[in-house]
Amino acid sequence: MMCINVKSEIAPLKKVLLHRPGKELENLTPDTLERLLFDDIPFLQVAQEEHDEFAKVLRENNVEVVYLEDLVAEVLNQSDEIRDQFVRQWIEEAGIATGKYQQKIFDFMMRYKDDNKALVLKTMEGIVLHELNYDKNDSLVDLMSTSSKLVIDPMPNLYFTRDPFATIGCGVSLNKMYSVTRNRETIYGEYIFKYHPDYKGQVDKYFDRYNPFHIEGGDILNINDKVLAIGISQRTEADAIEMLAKTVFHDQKSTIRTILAFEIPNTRAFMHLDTVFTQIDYDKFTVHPGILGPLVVYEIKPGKKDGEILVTTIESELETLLAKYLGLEKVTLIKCGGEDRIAAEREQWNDGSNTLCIAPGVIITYQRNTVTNELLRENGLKVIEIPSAELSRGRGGPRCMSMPLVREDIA
Ligand SMILES: NC(=[NH2+])NCCC[C@H](N)C(=O)O
Repeated sequence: MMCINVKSEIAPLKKVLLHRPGKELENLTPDTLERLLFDDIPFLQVAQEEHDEFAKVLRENNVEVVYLEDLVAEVLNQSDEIRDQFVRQWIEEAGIATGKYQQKIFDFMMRYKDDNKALVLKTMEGIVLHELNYDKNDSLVDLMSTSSKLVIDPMPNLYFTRDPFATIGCGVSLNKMYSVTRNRETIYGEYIFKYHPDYKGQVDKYFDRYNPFHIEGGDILNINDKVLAIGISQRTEADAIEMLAKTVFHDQKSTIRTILAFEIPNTRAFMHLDTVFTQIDYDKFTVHPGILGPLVVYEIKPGKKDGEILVTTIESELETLLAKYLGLEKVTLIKCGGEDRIAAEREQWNDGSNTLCIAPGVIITYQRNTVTNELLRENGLKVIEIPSAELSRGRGGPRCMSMPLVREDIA
């Protein structure tokens, strides 16, 4: 089996990447919430307990769980040069512009040099000015904005491992993110795919974090080995989808021949396609009723010449369209919140349609979305609930909190 193999949303999940939320959440303050894309400050201890429960449920279902922080530490363990280069890149991308301050922070980080996992966690957590033991006459204080005591911002969204890179077949899209705060998260993926012994030289890259247009993993859905669905959303630009389509179609190893681009409303509640739409069984999907009316879908196919694409607008109901591309007679769309508009909006806000499918018909959901969970059970799904009081404050559910590395192939 390849080190990366994800050709559907539903085939039995074998290996998944998570990040256990850490002290980066404790560096959130009311003033930074909006910029750092949070709506509230989670209670870290409980968020970690909930997240451990998520990992436990995955392991109980025969899924191998690997953590982002461990993979990156394994990369850094390989040589001091890689470690130093990583730390310097992280400092630069955090916006520390002058040589003097770059060196000061580099020296500070070297206190973790004998424990690369601690070093990686510290890069995620960020640095508060008082930690640097600064001298009052030093100009560091001037350099930093007075409104914030953070010298380097935390990366609180890292537990949403779905977004910074996305697995497509046996390759990855290493994403350029929509926001400044999340763009730094893709450094970890860059190092894993460049240097980690399990991945280096083995994974085709379909998109690069240095590309000019943004795209995020929450918008990328593997329908099957031939069809990919991508949201055109707040987070993903049409230009990025074109770039990705050209590299995917050009890649000899990729079997993808169609990309369906779903235009979804550009709002925070619907930030990614997977917040309104996920596949949960061979012929079943959860959807947020809010997207059912105005949805426009484009079909992208390889053009006659290499590097060309052909695009057409598809006018058909979502059900008919999905059935056609899946080669089925019919599919069932299960509405988040059912027919109750308020329940639909409330539960979509708490990621009621952001389910992680770990085998056909077996899904992990947030416990708090009681109306949707009940409906899913009535439709014959096996629903495994996880606690979610704190995790949900980051506006992402079980699908957002996981990046599948290996799934079985669909029979
Ligand atoms: N795949 C997803 N839906 N991810 C949700 C990410 C939530 C995160 N707070 C953000 O705004 O980016």
